[in-house]
Amino acid sequence: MATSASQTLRTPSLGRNPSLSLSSKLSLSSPFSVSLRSRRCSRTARPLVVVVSAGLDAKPTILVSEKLGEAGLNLLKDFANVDCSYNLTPEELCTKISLCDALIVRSGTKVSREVFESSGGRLKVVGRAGVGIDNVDLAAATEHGCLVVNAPTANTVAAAEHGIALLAAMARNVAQADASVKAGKWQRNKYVGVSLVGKTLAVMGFGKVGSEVARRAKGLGMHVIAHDPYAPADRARAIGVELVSFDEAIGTADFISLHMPLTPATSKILNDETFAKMKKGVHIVNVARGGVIDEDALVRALDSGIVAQVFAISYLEALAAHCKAALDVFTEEPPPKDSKLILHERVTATPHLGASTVEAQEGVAIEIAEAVLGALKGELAATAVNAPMVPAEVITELKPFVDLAEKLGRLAVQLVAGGSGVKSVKVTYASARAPDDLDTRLLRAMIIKGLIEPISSVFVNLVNADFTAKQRGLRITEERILLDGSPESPLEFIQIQIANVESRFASAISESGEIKLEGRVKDGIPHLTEVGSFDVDVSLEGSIILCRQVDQPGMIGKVGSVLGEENVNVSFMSVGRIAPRKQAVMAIGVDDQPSKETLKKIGAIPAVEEFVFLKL
Ligand SMILES: NC(=O)c1ccc[n+]([C@@H]2O[C@H](COP(=O)([O-])OP(=O)(O)OC[C@H]3O[C@@H](n4cnc5c(N)ncnc54)[C@H](O)[C@@H]3O)[C@@H](O)[C@H]2O)c1
Ligand SMILES: O=C(O)[C@H](O)COP(=O)(O)O
Repeated sequence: MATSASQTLRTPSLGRNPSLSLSSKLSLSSPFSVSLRSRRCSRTARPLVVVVSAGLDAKPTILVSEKLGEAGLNLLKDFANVDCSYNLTPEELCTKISLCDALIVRSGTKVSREVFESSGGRLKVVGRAGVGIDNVDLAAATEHGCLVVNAPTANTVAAAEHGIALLAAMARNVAQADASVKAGKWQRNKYVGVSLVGKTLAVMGFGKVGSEVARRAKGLGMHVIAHDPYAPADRARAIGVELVSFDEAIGTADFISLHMPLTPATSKILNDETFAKMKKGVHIVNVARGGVIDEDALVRALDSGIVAQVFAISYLEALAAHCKAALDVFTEEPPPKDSKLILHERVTATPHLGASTVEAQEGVAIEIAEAVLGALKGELAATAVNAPMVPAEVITELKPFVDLAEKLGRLAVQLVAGGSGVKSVKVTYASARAPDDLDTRLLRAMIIKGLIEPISSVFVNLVNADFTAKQRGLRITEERILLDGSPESPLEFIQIQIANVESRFASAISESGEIKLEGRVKDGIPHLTEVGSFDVDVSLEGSIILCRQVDQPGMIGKVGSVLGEENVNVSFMSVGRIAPRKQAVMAIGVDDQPSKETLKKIGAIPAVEEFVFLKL
């Protein structure tokens, strides 16, 4: 803690600029509000998540690249220019995207790195009208500060129902028998099926769709087990499902239904090795993603052992020993026309229809429209895929601290002497809240934004803050100080320390050798309350002059009159000193940027030992 005492002086004669009300200030710099100002607003005015409109009459543009339900489209059209352009080639998408603020896709559009690069920074949100985001290059989105949101709930039931439809159709050869009848045949013996009742179904991936499939399969009298390394056992128990290991699931199941996302860990999770562990005659349903199965290995599994079985056992048993698959999804969509897998007689295939019910598509369209519009309005999306999901009440509570965090970051980096290179920043949060009751991700992102934006052309937001810091070799460590007392306010103060650097203002270096700033929120307004070892108190509303002098009468007046003569409006002044007549640091809040000449005059005042002008 600082050892100095401080005195704060509001300057009634010079006053605060009445045209800058608190609310207008907050709405400009708040990450959560719609900016109605120009897109080319100053750096401090850029919201953390996205910038919306280019003015009252300039709506954002949303490109919808695949068919979306009417209800969702209508919501979008109320707020934005909506360009529905389907079947774009990758090149056409890259060309169009530079004119769009948001893009809405289903699974048929590849949102590649090139798309983000081609957007020239304008694309702020990608909305995936559905669950799977494996067609969106998330790393590239994050690097470009583009938020990705999805619609994770509205098609769950549709996908589960399709899984059950495929399960039953495959067990009873519905598709093959239908084709045979239509071809004028009547093959009752060929299409003898297997029963579902009493059979074991392994649900692989016990999330939203998987658990709905499990519920329905139990209704059909199946014994359901599930494998999901991340699913809570009590949720499975509540449905009457036992969670088992991967090997037990695939080794004991008569039917296997896949419901995990496609990730590096699940890619080709069913392969030659795992097929070899399955029961003869296993039936596989895939309504998840084609890539979770090694499709060549599946063809081999479908073909394997069948002839020997036919001669060794009865005809009906041989039928039951046939491995079968019912697939809604494929590694390549649409699959090649000569695909051995599709053409296989024991494969039932549908063209990625899991989410395609009237009800699901209306629901998904509304869900994604609301998510994209919310994001465009600067709200934090509840279905964000590449940014922290922060509940609305937490955001409201943290708002002034978010502002404080960015401003402390901005001030701190400007105090670093050129060429020092900021590598290590320690942030300390002092709070009476229990650590798990204080979400600091927003604050950290804003500190990073404050630290990086003044010294680069990078646009930092909640999406890309951690990535940008890492990329620049900036290590942020966070520490909590647990205070006694009432946890009414989320935070008492935020402190930033930058180690191993020189400062343009030597007094900002603390006794332990780092640049140190501390800030608090007073009456909803961020204040700078400590610089180095000096206590100060200046509201962070305009810009700041920090000035070290030998404490003596008349200093405030001298500096104030230099600024007054140059028509620079002072909003706040505060002096922190070690002891009377010793060194003191004066913090002066100014509404306008002083000219070089004015700053020189301040530097020329006898007793002023050093000073620095810092922009907020
Ligand atoms: N065919 C379609 O039209 C259609 C429709 C909806 C969803 N889907 C796909 O279905 C899948 C599931 O969707 P959801 O809404 O249930 O998602 P979800 O996130 O609710 O569930 C996925 C589950 O998979 C689990 N999982 C992750 N890795 C796993 C692993 N290695 N082994 C086993 N489980 C693992 C997760 O823990 C999670 O519980 C997604 O791939 C989605 O894209 C397809
Ligand atoms: O992941 C999903 O939500 C489904 O695969 C649906 O995809 P679709 O929107 O392309 O039908």
